[in-house]
Parts: sequence; C-alpha cells; structure tokens
Amino acid sequence: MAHYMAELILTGRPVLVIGGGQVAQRKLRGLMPSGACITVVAPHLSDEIAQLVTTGQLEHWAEPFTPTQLEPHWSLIFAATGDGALNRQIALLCAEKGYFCNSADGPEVSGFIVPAVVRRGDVTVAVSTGGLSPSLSRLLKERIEAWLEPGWGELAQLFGAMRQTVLARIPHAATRYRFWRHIALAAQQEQRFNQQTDSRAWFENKLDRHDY
Ligand SMILES: C[C@@]1(CC(=O)O)C2=NC(=C\c3[nH]c(c(CCC(=O)O)c3CC(=O)O)Cc3[nH]c(c(CC(=O)O)c3CCC(=O)O)/C=C3\N/C(=C\2)[C@@H](CCC(=O)O)[C@]3(C)CC(=O)O)/[C@H]1CCC(=O)O
Ligand SMILES: NC(=O)c1ccc[n+]([C@@H]2O[C@H](COP(=O)([O-])OP(=O)(O)OC[C@H]3O[C@@H](n4cnc5c(N)ncnc54)[C@H](O)[C@@H]3O)[C@@H](O)[C@H]2O)c1
Repeated sequence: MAHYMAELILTGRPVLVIGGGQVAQRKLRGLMPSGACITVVAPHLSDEIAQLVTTGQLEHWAEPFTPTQLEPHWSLIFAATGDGALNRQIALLCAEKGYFCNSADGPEVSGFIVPAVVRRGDVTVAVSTGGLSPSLSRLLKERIEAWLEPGWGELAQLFGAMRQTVLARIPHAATRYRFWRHIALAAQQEQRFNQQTDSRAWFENKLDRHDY
C-alpha cells in the first residue's frame, strides 16, 4: 500500500506536539508558518521552543504525557518525546481514537510521515522515502534545493493571478487547457523561472497571439 501525499491547511486548527527536544523543534519549524494553534506538552523545552512560548506563539503544558491530554479534539498530533516506546504507544492510542499522529519513532505505527521540503514561495517540493531512510530524503532535498530555480514562486503568482482572465478569454475548456500547457512550456523554454521583468506583459502577449 502506498502513502497518500497531501498539503494540509492548518490555519487556526489545534495541533498537539508531545515532547520539546530537538526533534519536536524541527517539527515546529515546519508547523509554525501554517498558522496552527499549537500546544506543546513536555517537562523540559529546548531554548528555541521556550522562546516561542515566551513570545506567546505556543501554549505549553509543563508536564509529562497522559492519555487524558488527547481528550480535546486535535487535528494533528506529534509524538516526539525522548522515549521511543512511548512515542509508539501514543501513536497506537491515537490510531484507536481516529487521530492522525506522527510518531518520531517507528513509522509503521504513524498516521502520517513528515517529508523533507523545498520551497520557492507557494511552490513546494516534498520528498519522502515512506519512512525507510530520512537521510536519503535529506540528501535528495539538498539536490533539489541546489537545482530548483529561484523564480518558481513568482511564476506561480503570475499564473495564479491570470487564471480568471484566461477563464474569461478562453471559455472553451479544451482550448484553455491547451493554452495553459502552451504557456507553461513557453515559460520553461524561455527560462522565465529567473526573470521578474514585465512578466504580466509577457503573459498577455502570449494570450493575445492565439497560436495555442
Ligand atoms: C525528512 C525529515 C522531516 C522532518 O522531520 O522535518 C524526517 N527526518 C529528517 C531527518 C533525519 N531524521 C533522522 C536522521 C538521521 C539519519 C537517519 O536515521 O536516516 C535524519 C537525517 C539528518 O538529520 O541528517 C533519524 C530518524 N528519523 C526517524 C527515525 C525513527 C525511525 O525511523 O524509527 C530516526 C532514527 C533515530 C535513531 O536511529 O536514533 C523517523 C522519521 N523521520 C522522518 C522525517 C520520517 C520519515 C521520512 C522519510 O521516509 O523520508 C519519520 C519516519 C517519521 C517522522 O518524523 O515523520 C527530516 C529531514 C530534514 C531535512 O529536511 O533536512
Ligand atoms: N523522526 C525523526 O526525524 C527523528 C530524528 C532523530 C531522532 N528521532 C527519535 O525522536 C525521539 C526524540 O529525540 P530528541 O532528540 O528530540 O530528544 P530530546 O532528548 O532532545 O528531547 C526529549 C523531549 O521529550 C520530553 N519528554 C521526555 N519524556 C516525556 C514524557 N513522558 N512526556 C512528554 N514529554 C517528554 C523532554 O522533556 C524533552 O523535551 C527519540 O526517541 C529519537 O529516537 C526521531
């Protein structure tokens, strides 16, 4: 069975992170920009996590894990204590309750796996080995990081901003899909991933030509 890859929209949703050490800190770096309402349960916090609590960006329950903490509804749970057996137990408990839980140990009991991520604005590339080898994910992420042009975020912004215009100008669906394919290939051929100059004029010029 293959894992299913998706992008979660966590804005305003309650997320529980159990553990406050190095691994929890890495998960939190990925979680903070999502705008989730995050609670951390751990007797001790790393300096970086403690700083997030001090500045009011996180709630902290300074106590060890107990199953009653799972009682409110959590959209996601991360089990990242320093005790691998406990992380597995928490994941199994969450599975029984129907919660999605990521265990820092034992991917086979997790409800989801965290990929290594490369971002260019709103464009995201995620790498996972399905739990087999995090170090390979990191390596592949670094290769993509070195290879992926910087302007993909701007290009996505431009294409996104033009969608309504294109919809209005080309009502016929099959022709519209052909245009989107045509302009995506043109962006590749003309290396638009690196150019910010006059992007909208470039786009409108292609749209006006009717050669798609
Ligand atoms: C991608 C990344 C995302 C993130 O966490 O942000 C991530 N691990 C990263 C790094 C990393 N983690 C570890 C090493 C040391 C080398 C090695 O072991 O390979 C390195 C590499 C390094 O640090 O160089 C150790 C480790 N990791 C797990 C275990 C326990 C186990 O497997 O049972 C142990 C062994 C502990 C031990 O042996 O003591 C488990 C998981 N780690 C995952 C994700 C999930 C699988 C993802 C996949 O299949 O690709 C999974 C299953 C669960 C999860 O956490 O979701 C992040 C990339 C950072 C980046 O982006 O640069
Ligand atoms: N998934 C990954 O990417 C990955 C990577 C490396 C290690 N690991 C595994 O992750 C686990 C955590 O490693 P770490 O380096 O963050 O550890 P750490 O020692 O830095 O931090 C442990 C944290 O867990 C808290 N804690 C301990 N007992 C607890 C309890 N009963 N309830 C709640 N919190 C508790 C501590 O207060 C501390 O904040 C280890 O078991 C390790 O095998 C996973």
